[in-house]
Amino acid sequence: MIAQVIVDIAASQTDRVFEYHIPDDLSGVAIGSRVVVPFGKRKLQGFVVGISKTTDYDGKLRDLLLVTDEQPPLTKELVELSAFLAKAIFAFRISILQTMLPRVMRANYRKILIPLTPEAKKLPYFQQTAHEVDKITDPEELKFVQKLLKDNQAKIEYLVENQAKEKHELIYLPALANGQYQELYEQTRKTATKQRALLMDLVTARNSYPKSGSAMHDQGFSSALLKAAEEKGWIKCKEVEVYRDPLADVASKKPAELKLNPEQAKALAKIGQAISDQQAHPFLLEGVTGSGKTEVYLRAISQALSAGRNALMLVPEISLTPQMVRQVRERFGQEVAVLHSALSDGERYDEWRRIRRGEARVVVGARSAVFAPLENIGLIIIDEEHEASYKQEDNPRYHARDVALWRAKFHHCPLVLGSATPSLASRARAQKGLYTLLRLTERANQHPLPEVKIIDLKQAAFAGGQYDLSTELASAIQERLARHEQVILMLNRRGFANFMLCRDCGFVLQCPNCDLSLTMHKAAGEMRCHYCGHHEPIPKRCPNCHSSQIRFMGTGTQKVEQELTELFPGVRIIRMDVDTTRRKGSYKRKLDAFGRKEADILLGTQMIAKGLDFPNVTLVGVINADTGLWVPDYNASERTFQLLTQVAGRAGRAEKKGQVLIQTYNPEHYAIRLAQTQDYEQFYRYEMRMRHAGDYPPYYYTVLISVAAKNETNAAREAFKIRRQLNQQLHPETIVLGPTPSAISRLKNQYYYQILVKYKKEPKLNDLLHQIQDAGQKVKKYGLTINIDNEPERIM
Ligand SMILES: Nc1ncnc2c1ncn2[C@@H]1O[C@H](COP(=O)(O)OP(=O)(O)OP(=O)(O)O)[C@@H](O)[C@H]1O
Ligand SMILES: [Zn+2]
Ligand SMILES: [Zn+2]
Repeated sequence: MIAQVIVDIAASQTDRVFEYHIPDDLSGVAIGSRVVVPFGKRKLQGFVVGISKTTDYDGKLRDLLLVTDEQPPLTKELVELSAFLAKAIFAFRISILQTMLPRVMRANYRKILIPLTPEAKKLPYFQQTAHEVDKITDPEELKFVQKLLKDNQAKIEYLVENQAKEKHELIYLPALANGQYQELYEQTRKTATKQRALLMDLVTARNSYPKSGSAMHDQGFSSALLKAAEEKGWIKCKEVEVYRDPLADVASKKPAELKLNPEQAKALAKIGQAISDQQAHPFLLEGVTGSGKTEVYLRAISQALSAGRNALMLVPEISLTPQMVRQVRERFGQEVAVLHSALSDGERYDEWRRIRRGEARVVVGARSAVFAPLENIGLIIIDEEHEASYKQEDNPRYHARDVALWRAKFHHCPLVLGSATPSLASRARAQKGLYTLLRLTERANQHPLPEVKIIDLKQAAFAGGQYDLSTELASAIQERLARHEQVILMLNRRGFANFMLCRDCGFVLQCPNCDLSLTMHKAAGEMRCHYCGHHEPIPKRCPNCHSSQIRFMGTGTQKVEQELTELFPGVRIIRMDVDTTRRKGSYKRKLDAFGRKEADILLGTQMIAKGLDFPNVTLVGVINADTGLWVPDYNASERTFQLLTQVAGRAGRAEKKGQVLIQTYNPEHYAIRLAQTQDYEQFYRYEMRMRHAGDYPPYYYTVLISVAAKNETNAAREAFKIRRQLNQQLHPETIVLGPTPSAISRLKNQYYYQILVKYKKEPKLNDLLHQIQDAGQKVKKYGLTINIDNEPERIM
């Protein structure tokens, strides 16, 4: 038998199947197995993606060396998915296979120097520990080693190490029948109190065995006592694997008996029908903030489980929504596994294995959990489906939503995309009937949406010297402090510090061709459009009103925190940004503290906008709504609208009425006006018109091709060559923009040029791009790298 293997080198020359003979003692190998294979004179980790009886290869195939795991880590489904994705997103298949698995399952390679001849073996050099060739830095030593190798005195042994480690624990079980313990108890001296206590425990608490070593110790049974008991044949001791459980502290809870409102009930019925009919149908659940989408998800999961199937639920970077994870765990207990980046490697590996072994039936996780090795899936949910974080920014550049669509088809199960502010792409698909639109138009508990007020910063008076807080926002905060209610303040960090804004008239400098803001390149002294390549000098005065009060936008949470403490002495603030939440678990700790009312104000970046449900929050303030509006991306308005609507939704979720104040220099902008009324549907219609007029998605599909090189001319030349190729082979209606230097045109001393292709129908494009990519790999020796991003979230 022959195994088809994808080996662990991400390069175009090795991005294909290699064949190996399966020796008799490894006949347990299966599709999805992780293996070690010889490759040249090295050894590599690989994955079996196919098994066949015959081969076209004339020579003698080499043998597989090892099958790493008892159970193949990848299911057949995932192997198939990897083939599909590799083609769709221009990634190496090995990169995708590795993305599907926990990081610890990547191999660790070591090159060890081994003496060959008897003389060499006697050398003092080999009397010490093993020498790792790659770690030798001393030039003298290197010379010495090279000579040994040249003279065949030593050789290099290649090791492929499995980094995945299981955690083990001792457990104790009774070895005798109940009656025998009774007898032993009576025979044992009264003074041997510990022994008698153990025997008594074995009689009276027999049902609680097997017990872990730590449980025994907690009961006062020492290791010495247990050892003696084992020797006497009273008990047996076994080493078993234990899971590291990231949610060990969450207790199961009976769900509160909520009666679904009619809209929720209707949505659930539709989804439930698709679960029982095993229909691979996507739903878009568009529900205003606080409309009870979570309850619909949880009940749908329940239905899938009752139907004997499993459920997969994605949430945006989970550590950011601890409240959601808790709820799922409370409802479904031990059947829930979580996967996200804040887990330790060990926890992640264990959760992953519980899923692979079929011990977890509900998986909640962030983006990469879309590859969870869950079988028999009956429902997939993506919460906050509009979130950009569902798209991976570097290779392999997959979008979790597209992967979920593929898996839903494979398993014949519904996919539920939920959001208060769906992505335009999904909403447009619902419009076309590709997805079924389900709407929740009111808050579940009948409380009104909060009242939103816009503060025009061009007219406003400022409370402090920093120009961050208007007097109106400051006095609203003061009121809440006096009433012991809580405040959430958000500082928008998107598009930070690099566009021009006039403080007098609110003008933002934009590209004359693209209606996108220009980005400042200080070093070059230029404002540039990253879409079409337009550039002009950095202005000294406002081009609109000639005021000299222009600013290059940017402010930080620390600065705002300082201003708050000056204005409200004694105020308790919890600050959340990338700096204060870097440590593991600190995000959750801070939120918990805020929930316990240990602070008056939660001040943070967009990371606080989503999913939080704090009943005592009655005021939400947005310090700067504008910054996100002018980032040079076609979806800047969409992102701004989503962010403002989401953050507004954090106010007044319980009994107390909520208020939202949005500070902006652009009160007339439609994204801000419509966020004020929290009217997603109207925003959708308006934004679709804008996209149509500008030939942007979802009216067009997009692909971004970027070329990087150490030498700027080489990058540009290759980019222009690609553009010519595209122009020759694509339809005339297809729009090819660029090449233009990327926003960060130089990164780690590489220059970047990019081309954007916008098309409606180009059946040949995927193949053409694969050709371009392969050709690009051949010129890699000139230091060129070509990256292709299908449906980029950012085109900066
Ligand atoms: N049928 C119901 N009756 C009463 N209360 C409900 C009902 N359904 C949900 N709720 C409550 O309404 C609140 C908001 O629900 P939930 O957090 O699910 O909203 P959501 O739609 O996910 O909001 P967001 O998009 O803002 O995260 C929760 O406290 C939830 O317990
Ligand atoms: Zn432009
Ligand atoms: Zn101006």
